[in-house]
Amino acid sequence: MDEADRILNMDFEEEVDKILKVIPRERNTYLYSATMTKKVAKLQRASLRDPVKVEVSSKYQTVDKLQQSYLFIPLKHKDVFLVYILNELAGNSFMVFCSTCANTQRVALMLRNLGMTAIPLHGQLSQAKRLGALNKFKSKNRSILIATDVASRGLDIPHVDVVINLDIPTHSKDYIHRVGRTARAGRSGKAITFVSQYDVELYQRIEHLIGKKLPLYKTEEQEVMLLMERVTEAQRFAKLEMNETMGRGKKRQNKGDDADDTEESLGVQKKFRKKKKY
Ligand SMILES: Nc1ncnc2c1ncn2[C@@H]1O[C@H](COP(=O)(O)OP(=O)(O)OP(=O)(O)O)[C@@H](O)[C@H]1O
Repeated sequence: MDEADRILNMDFEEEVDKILKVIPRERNTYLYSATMTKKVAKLQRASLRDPVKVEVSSKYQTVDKLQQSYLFIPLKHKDVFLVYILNELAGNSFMVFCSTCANTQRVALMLRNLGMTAIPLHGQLSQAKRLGALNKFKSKNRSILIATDVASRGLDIPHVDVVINLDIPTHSKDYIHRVGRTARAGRSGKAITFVSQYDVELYQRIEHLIGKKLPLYKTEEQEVMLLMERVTEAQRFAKLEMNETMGRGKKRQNKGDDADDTEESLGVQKKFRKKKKY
């Protein structure tokens, strides 16, 4: 079981039970994770006999070539700081993590309104669309992947240079997995975590978990604020597009079709751009 601590969570109860029923009782079971659980109740679900534990480290560690930092900003300024950093580090490949499917979609739309090649990946997209998004990012057709924690584990995309935690992970172990999407196999990478006035406790838990105090990511606030007007405009269009897409999604769901994604809602975007002229 890869990412075993996650798979042994009760939200996968049905699937794991189904699999355990059909595989041989006599077997070797290997459990892997960067954040293996110590909870006996969870491990019991894997029906282990004479278990042996092998660990690289007894504490949760991130790799040395990963440059980690944080940004302490008011919640309302998250988007404008994101745009500033994406501009500042342009030319790199980014994974930006959000806490909800809706925010993932919104941020992707906003960035696209600013001319950036962003693509969303979240659990409300069909498997085909998730794979499509992933392939576009993998083939460097898109340089910014905006994702929920559906992309925080297991993805091996060597060219990811920067991981941005736009929304701080609520489970601090997810931090380890998210930032592990960069600086893989000896490469270097950056991880920047946005901390708002509401996230201080969660952030302290992360620092405690990794056993490190991280430096502040330095920004020129005056320069950041110069972007405010453009970002506000892009946010406004993103909101309109979201409303429009949700309306269409509902109509489609009634017809039994898939929910829409950002790529398709570009048509809506064009429509708004046309309207803007009048
Ligand atoms: N011994 C090795 N030498 C060089 N490269 C390696 C070696 N082992 C693995 N790699 C490469 O490192 C990358 C990461 O490997 P892999 O995806 O197996 O890691 P992982 O521990 O499962 O990561 P995670 O669970 O965080 O997704 C892959 O591209 C793989 O080809």
